[in-house]
This record gives sequence, C-alpha cells and structure tokens, in this order.
Amino acid sequence: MKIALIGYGKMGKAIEAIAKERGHEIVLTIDVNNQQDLTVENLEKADVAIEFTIPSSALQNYLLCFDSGVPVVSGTTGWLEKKDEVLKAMQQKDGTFFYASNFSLGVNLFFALNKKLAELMKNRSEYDITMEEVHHTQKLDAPSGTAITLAEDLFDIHPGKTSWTLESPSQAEQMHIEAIREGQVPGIHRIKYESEIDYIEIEHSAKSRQGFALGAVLAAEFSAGKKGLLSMNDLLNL
Ligand SMILES: NC(=O)C1=CN([C@@H]2O[C@H](COP(=O)(O)OP(=O)(O)OC[C@H]3O[C@@H](n4cnc5c(N)ncnc54)[C@H](OP(=O)(O)O)[C@@H]3O)[C@@H](O)[C@H]2O)C=CC1
Ligand SMILES: O=C(O)C1=N[C@H](C(=O)O)C[C@H](O)C1
Repeated sequence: MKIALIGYGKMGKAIEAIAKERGHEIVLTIDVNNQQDLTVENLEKADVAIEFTIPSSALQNYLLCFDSGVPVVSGTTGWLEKKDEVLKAMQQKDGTFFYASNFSLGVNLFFALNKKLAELMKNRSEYDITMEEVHHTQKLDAPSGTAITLAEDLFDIHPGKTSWTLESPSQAEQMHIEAIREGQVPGIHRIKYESEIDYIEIEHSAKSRQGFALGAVLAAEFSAGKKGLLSMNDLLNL
C-alpha cells in the first residue's frame, strides 16, 4: 500500500519501520515542520493515511483525510470531546475512519479480560475498583485513551461505577484513575478490585511501541476498500 504518515514522532517512526518491513511505501510524511504539505492533492497520492499526532491536531487532520477520500487510521488520543463532530463529518463525506485508543493485540485482549472480570464482580459490592496507568513523561493527555476505554467498558457492565476521576473520589460511584508519568514507559494499565479481605488485580504492560505500531499497520491494511467507522473489534473479531 501507499501510506501517508501524519505525525512523525515516536509512533510515526515506529509505524514507518514496520510498514516498510511489510512492503508498503511511505508516499507522504507530515510533521509540524511541513504541515503545509498536508493537502487533499498530496493525500490523494496515498491508499491510506495513518495519523498519530496530538490531541489538538487530530480533528483538522481527520477532516482533510475525509475531504481527500483517503481512509484514515488514527491512534491519537485526547480528542474524544469532538467525537460527534468527527463522526458527522465522516458520514457526510462517506469517509473511512479506523480509530483505536490502543492498537496492540495485547491490550485488546486486556479489554476483553476487563469486561469478563467486570461481569464476575458486578454483584460483589464489597470490592472497590481503582485504575492506574503509567506512561512516559512526554505524554500530553491524562488519563490515557486506553484507560478511558477500560473505564467506559467497565461502567457499561458494573453498576457500582459510573464515572472516573483523577482526583480523590467524592462519591462511591466514581472510580479513581491514577495517571503516573515516569521516564520512557511505553504504557502500563492496571485495574484493581479491593475488599477488606483481599484484592484482585489485572495488568497489561507494553515492552515497547512495536505492538501499537504493528496493530496500526494491520488496521491500515484492513481498511482498504471499506467505508465508515472501523475498530479493533472489526479487525480482531474479539
Ligand atoms: N492508539 C494507540 O495504540 C497509541 C496511541 N498513541 C497516541 O498517539 C499520539 C502520538 O503519540 P506519540 O507518537 O508517542 O507522540 P509524539 O509527540 O512522539 O509524536 C506526535 C508527533 O506529531 C507532531 N504533530 C503535532 N501536530 C501535528 C500536526 N498538526 N500535523 C502533523 N504532525 C503533528 C508532533 O510534533 P510536536 O512534537 O512538535 O508537537 C510530534 O512530532 C498520542 O495522542 C498518543 O496518546 C500512542 C501510542 C499508541
Ligand atoms: O501516549 C502514549 O504513549 C500512549 N497512548 C495511548 C493511550 O493514551 O492510551 C496508548 C498507549 O497506552 C500509549
């Protein structure tokens, strides 16, 4: 495939390496220094765009991709307050938008484990629930997009929690998320169920960005010829 990379930071570089290993061609690379090159004309040279930038840039990048008719695969987090605007534009332009807060197979298995544990624990009110995520010090958003996905999936199943907070909870229904920024940590997520007697904890820890990058390239391959909103559940059939 011909790939346009939008965002050439830690993830853009990791994706470039895996894409080339899989025989794909990078026909456009956009970072902050050449944003003027992100045009419909240039995007049309690609079969797919892979976008990993910053929360404040994602929407404008998606809109340009929808205008170009090129499918966009994005992992950028921290923009979900604009989700309705993105989906409306995608529908209006008959676009293709593959979004995942986390593209790694391991985390998507962890998403499934989170749901199963929430089912098991939903009537065990003696256990309180907290979450922790740990990432590198360059991360701009908190909590992580992965943590928000985990929390929202849990709220859909477990009646004891309905919202999250980074602060100390003021109500029993609030789940505390501890967002820790440390060194160069690629990404750790923990969910703990704790009672007076014991605690149960599940954890996913990324050793590098390889899993995220491979998942994004597989999502780009999967998106070819498809329309609408796509997710890792479509790709992995979990
Ligand atoms: N879904 C997933 O599996 C994963 C998602 N992520 C998410 O992806 C995003 C990027 O992560 P990461 O690569 O580590 O971050 P980086 O900061 O390393 O890379 C982002 C790059 O995008 C550049 N950029 C900013 N605005 C624009 C723009 N308008 N057009 C083009 N480039 C732009 C930044 O430049 P500058 O630094 O000058 O601002 C930077 O070089 C984050 O939101 C992160 O949460 C990360 C890993 C996995
Ligand atoms: O910023 C990162 O690095 C990551 N961000 C994503 C998130 O916000 O969940 C995915 C992964 O945890 C790495």
